[in-house]
Amino acid sequence: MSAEQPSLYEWAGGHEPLSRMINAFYDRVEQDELLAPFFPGGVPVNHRRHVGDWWAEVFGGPDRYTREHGGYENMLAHHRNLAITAEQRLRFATLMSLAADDAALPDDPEFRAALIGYLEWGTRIAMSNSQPGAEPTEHAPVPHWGWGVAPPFRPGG
Ligand code: HEM
Repeated sequence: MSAEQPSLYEWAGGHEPLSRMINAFYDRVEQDELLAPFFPGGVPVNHRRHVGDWWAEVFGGPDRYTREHGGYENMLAHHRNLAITAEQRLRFATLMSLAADDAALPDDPEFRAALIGYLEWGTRIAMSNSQPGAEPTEHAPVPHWGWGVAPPFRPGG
């Protein structure tokens, strides 16, 4: 962990806790009447792994999604024409927030504010890009998310 400010990935505890959150999230999705229809037959292990790699990279971990899974362009291609509704977006964000608790991710307000900030941002972009006729940014790096306005609370630090 860097002496100055840890990445969100480091603060979360690395890849394993983030994978736990993603798995808990998709377990909930499979039971959800608004989101399960996106994944007929359930959410495959590979999809769970890829999305876990995406979150890890966004939070400052290894750049595996860029190197092995096609980067931003592949993520964008998966969302095109899904026609995500506002209600589905909110449910997605709500289930991920619950999944962060399921997975016992750090629950300090600063970390959770950063996580929810990314979730709100990402789901709104995904919804917009998923509309038929949308003209999203075609090429971009995988985003990197940080602590935002609230740096990590470290007593005495
Ligand atoms: C923070 C917001 C989001 C992130 C980070 C995210 C991330 C991703 C990534 C990385 C993939 C591609 C996985 C792969 O490479 O195999 C993907 C696919 C997918 N996403 Fe999202 N997503 C977000 C929001 C949403 C929302 C709001 C919905 C729907 C309500 C959604 C539905 C889907 C579906 C259905 C696929 C799979 C499509 C297919 O297999 O053809 N995503 N997502």
